[in-house]
Amino acid sequence: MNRIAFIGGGNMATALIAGMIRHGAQPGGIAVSEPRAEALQELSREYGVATYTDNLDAAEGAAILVLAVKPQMLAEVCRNLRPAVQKYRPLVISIAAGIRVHQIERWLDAALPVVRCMPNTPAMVSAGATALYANARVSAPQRAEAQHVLDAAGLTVWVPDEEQLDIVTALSGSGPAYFFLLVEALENAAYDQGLSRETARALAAQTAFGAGRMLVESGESAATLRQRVTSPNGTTQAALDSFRADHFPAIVARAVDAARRRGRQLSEDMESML
Ligand SMILES: NC(=O)C1=CN([C@@H]2O[C@H](COP(=O)(O)OP(=O)(O)OC[C@H]3O[C@@H](n4cnc5c(N)ncnc54)[C@H](O)[C@@H]3O)[C@@H](O)[C@H]2O)C=CC1
Ligand SMILES: O=C(O)[C@@H]1CCC=N1
Repeated sequence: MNRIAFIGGGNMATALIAGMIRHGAQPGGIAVSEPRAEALQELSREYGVATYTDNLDAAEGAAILVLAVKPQMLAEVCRNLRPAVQKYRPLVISIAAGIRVHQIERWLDAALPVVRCMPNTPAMVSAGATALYANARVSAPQRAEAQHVLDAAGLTVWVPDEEQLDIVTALSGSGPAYFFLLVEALENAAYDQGLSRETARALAAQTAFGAGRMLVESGESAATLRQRVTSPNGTTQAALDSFRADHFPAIVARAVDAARRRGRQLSEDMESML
């Protein structure tokens, strides 16, 4: 694999680097730049990657540049990277939520191959889900290289239309938080009804893990698996009836739409940045 530089060494960059190393990438071929000294020390100690405080130093000679800073930082970060991208013309991979390819190209002031993707935090345990979108300048080998980086984090899918990445962000990008919220609520409900905190937490987490594994490994739909738990007039039926009476599907649909619209807004908020 060609030299790859991560700009920003936070949660997602660390998850992606961990996945790459687990999948046999050479630490010497990975550079990270990040202003937080303790994060750099951790990345160097844990994974043996080359660390920098200056983004241009990390990007020096990189064939792949992964933009892993917050969306609000991206314009400034790209502008500062101009000398390196114009010299080395790397494949740019952005993981920033919302920010469009044309904005990245404008801020880098270069017509480059750009892959935008949306991973998620389960990448930390190689169980991530990532959708990718490539602009027309991305060659077939570069597409394969981008996919290789994200494959190390878990499942990958390509989407044909950049707009779909906002839906992906609302589904799988933010999605882990929705499941964590449900587990928190389940844990609290069981605790309120008399289980110890420890027992409620362990059972709620293992139930989420078991349900997730069944969904991925059984090849059956969520609806089929749900029906198999639900004995007629049994306990599950009582809970599902209560969820439906409280309009659970509509609650979820509204939340997903709010996340999708926020992705669009993040991009529009940054549109004035030259
Ligand atoms: N956390 C998540 O679940 C997901 C996040 N994303 C996207 O990934 C990107 C990063 O998110 P996280 O890793 O969660 O955030 P984070 O805050 O953990 O990481 C961002 C890192 O960038 C560093 N940074 C700040 N200014 C910088 C600069 N000028 N140059 C270089 N590094 C700088 C920060 O110190 C921080 O460590 C965001 O754009 C987000 O939209 C995408 C998918 C999922
Ligand atoms: O909340 C966010 O904006 C990022 C993008 C997807 C997950 N976390």
